[in-house]
Amino acid sequence: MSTSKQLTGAGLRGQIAGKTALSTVGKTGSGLTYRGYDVKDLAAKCEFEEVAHLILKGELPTVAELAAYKAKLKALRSLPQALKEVLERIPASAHPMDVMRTGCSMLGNLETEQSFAEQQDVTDRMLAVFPGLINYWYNYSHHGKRIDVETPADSIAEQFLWTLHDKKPEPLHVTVMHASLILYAEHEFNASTFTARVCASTLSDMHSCITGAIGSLRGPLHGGANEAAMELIEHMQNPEHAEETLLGMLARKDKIMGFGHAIYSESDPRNAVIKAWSEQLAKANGDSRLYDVSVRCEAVMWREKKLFCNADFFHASAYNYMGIATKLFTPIFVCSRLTGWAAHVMEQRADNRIIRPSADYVGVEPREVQPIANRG
Ligand SMILES: CC(=O)SCCNC(=O)CCNC(=O)[C@H](O)C(C)(C)COP(=O)(O)OP(=O)(O)OC[C@H]1O[C@@H](n2cnc3c(N)ncnc32)[C@H](O)[C@@H]1OP(=O)(O)O
Ligand SMILES: O=C([O-])CC(=O)C(=O)O
Repeated sequence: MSTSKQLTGAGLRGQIAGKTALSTVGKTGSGLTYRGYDVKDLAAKCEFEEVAHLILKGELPTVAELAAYKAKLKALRSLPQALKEVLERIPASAHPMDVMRTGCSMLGNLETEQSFAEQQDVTDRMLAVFPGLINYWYNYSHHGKRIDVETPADSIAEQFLWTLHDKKPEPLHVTVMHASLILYAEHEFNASTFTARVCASTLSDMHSCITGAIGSLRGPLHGGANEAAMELIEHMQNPEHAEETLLGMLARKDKIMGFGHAIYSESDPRNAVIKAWSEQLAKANGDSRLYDVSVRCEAVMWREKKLFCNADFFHASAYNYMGIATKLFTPIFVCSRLTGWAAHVMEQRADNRIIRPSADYVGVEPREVQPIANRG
């Protein structure tokens, strides 16, 4: 693989840990493809369900296949009563990614994958259920409201916004949400996907693989960066304040969330797409503060550190403009990346050997156990 970034050192960087036919990341320093299609092309021309079909089933759907797939997903939205009861017991103070993790695991208890022949169906069920699952908990714990998750929404993008606000969302917001879900859907051997593949390599069930992946995505060095970026920019009053804040943080050697990438060297191709949507949402809202401060952050980080925005940075302002609470940003990532995770689990299962690397031992030399009275 030819990238201009030095892929060596700790964190298994640059090690080939397996094969995939699902995506390429940073092959030319900045590109991203899903099964051969450029992510920018997909985000401009497709709905999320078309891309989910591509990733999970191998090809973009025909008109008839898309209609059938969307109808299937729509029919799978209901939440089992026992799952609702569990969600109602999780406090408002919980981290929504912990809610996703518990919700996914509980679903696995109620609707356990009995054999790998069920892998597409259990994945489709999770795709259909996850937006309603997190928003059922959110509305119940924060507003004391039991929402109806079986909405007339036409897509997963619309379902997320509909169940969040408990009403039909604006068409522009649904369009942006489709693009966002497409951008986040798949990314080769990133930390959460690798977690899912390690779990799959033990021949575990799909819900366990996805539950583990959710735990890995939660961290601020991975999916949690979009929330951390929002917490940063929300305090910036204008571009000058943004510049001053960032220069102070860089002087203190703070990490700036939403910048940099383990694989890309020049730019993250998803940034231009979500940045353009953020600008459009700012105009539609008649309030460009968050967009303007984000643009200044981008310029300062490039000028000072040659660090570029990753997919997460402009997602922060875009989601905020759509009225989405910051704590729900990373769960949206889950609703999308589930496609990539599940496809990787299927790929691992199809050509499996248990993943078990070795370690360099750096501990003490061999020694004898002393009787307890002689120690200390
Ligand atoms: C969807 C996603 O998961 S995208 C990633 C989301 N995560 C973030 O936005 C968190 C902020 N970014 C980071 O922490 C890192 O850039 C990561 C985790 C994404 C990649 O980590 P690495 O591969 O180790 O980064 P890389 O090798 O390019 O780092 C080079 C140097 O730049 C610094 N650097 C990298 N990113 C940042 C940043 N966002 N802010 C400040 N400094 C940074 C590193 O500390 C490192 O400095 P050092 O050599 O003095 O230790
Ligand atoms: O690939 C990575 O390291 C992080 C990731 O998942 C992404 O950028 O979408």
